Amino acid sequence: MRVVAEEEEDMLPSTPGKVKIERAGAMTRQLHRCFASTGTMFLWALFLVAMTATYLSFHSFVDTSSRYFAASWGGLHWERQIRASASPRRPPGSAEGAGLSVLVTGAAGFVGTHCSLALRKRGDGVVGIDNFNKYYDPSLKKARRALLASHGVFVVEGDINDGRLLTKLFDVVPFTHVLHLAAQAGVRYAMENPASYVHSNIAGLVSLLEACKEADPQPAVVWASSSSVYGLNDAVPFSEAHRTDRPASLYAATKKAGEEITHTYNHIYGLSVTGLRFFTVYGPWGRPDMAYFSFTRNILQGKPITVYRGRDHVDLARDFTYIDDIVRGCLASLDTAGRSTGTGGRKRGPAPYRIFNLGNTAPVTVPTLVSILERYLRVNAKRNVVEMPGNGDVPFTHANISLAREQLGYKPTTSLEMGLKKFVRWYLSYYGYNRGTQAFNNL
Ligand SMILES: O=C(O)[C@H]1O[C@H](OP(=O)(O)OP(=O)(O)OC[C@H]2O[C@@H](n3ccc(=O)[nH]c3=O)[C@H](O)[C@@H]2O)[C@H](O)[C@@H](O)[C@H]1O
Repeated sequence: MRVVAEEEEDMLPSTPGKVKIERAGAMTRQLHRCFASTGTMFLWALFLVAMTATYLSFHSFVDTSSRYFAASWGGLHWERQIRASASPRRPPGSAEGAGLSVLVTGAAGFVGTHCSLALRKRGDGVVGIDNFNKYYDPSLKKARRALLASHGVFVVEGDINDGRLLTKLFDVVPFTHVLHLAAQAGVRYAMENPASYVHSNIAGLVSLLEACKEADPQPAVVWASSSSVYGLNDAVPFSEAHRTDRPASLYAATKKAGEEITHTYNHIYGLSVTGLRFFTVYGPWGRPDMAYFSFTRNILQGKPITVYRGRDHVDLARDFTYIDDIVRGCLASLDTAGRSTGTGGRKRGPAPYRIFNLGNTAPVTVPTLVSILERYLRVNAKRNVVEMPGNGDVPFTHANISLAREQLGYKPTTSLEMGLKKFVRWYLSYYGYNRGTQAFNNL
């Protein structure tokens, strides 16, 4: 405090008469300084504006050119690949007609790969799109892409949220059908990463439907809903007429929302829509996050597996459905879809809106699934049985498939025993696990 007081005293003039003159002089000096500093500031400001402008234009140049160079799509060569892949190759005069030209979303996924191959094998044109996200091992997705490429199916690396890419694809090819399988799957992961479900299953779906509605001709859309929409429904077997307004997980809620969203596009724009409620699909090239797959891996590695159990010690059960049966259901849905009626985003008349269960109609408990795997793998599982946590799971699923049988000729033929045998054979050949070779030889 004392120091400040002494400094204040030093600033006071010694005689009062000098004050005005000295003040005037000081003011002039300050004015000079002020003008000088304003000039400098002005120069500095000019310099900064110039620097910012240079930076921004350079940045936008770098951004544009890096986007151009990094883009995984576009260009004449790319368009040629798309057209070749999309061209049907059915023999002329074939009983099945001229062939479809199908855009398969999620083509490097489990169901997407199998459906794309099946379509290609019967002579339809197929173009895939997949974002190769890291929800599970992307190397498996890349291996599936290589398999597709070896059969002449081209998969574009891109996201269904990219409207420009979708528009471009429809500009290049007048797809007759879209098989929409891209989604954020998995019931329990929805608690970890809810936003990814909204991104893919809601925003991505709308982005895709927007492109479909604008396309001329509009394609017919067949897409993957889920058995999980039945949620807390306890009337069995689950029929399409049952309640689906009580989902047990965010995953289920986004699939249910998808059914409502597709309905509006059918109603307003005349898009032909078929929603397929898949029941726990399994098989070769499957999804590593699913129980049958992760159980197999852990059993072979001698690691424990967690088996959930329902209330009152009741085992959980699923209507496990083998991939080949699902593929037949998907292809039959494409073949019977009926045309979209709109053009240029305008509806010309009513278009079909359908929903089907695609299940196996033979639920099996999770402990039984484990026992079958133990037998094929010739290794006893280290079972850790715990009460089902409140994570979105439902205690059981069981499909009524009368509607699909009647309208699609859908008839599942693969028991869980048979399907798991094929899965284990594939798993051991793909991963080449030594300890499993013994089991492989016994299949
Ligand atoms: O039909 C569908 O619509 C869904 O099917 C599939 O879901 P789910 O039927 O839940 O299959 P999945 O995870 O294999 O669990 C199977 C059973 O094992 C139990 N389970 C699971 C994991 C575990 O560690 N322990 C366990 O007991 C578990 O409690 C359950 O009882 C798809 O993943 C989903 O994307 C969606 O398509």
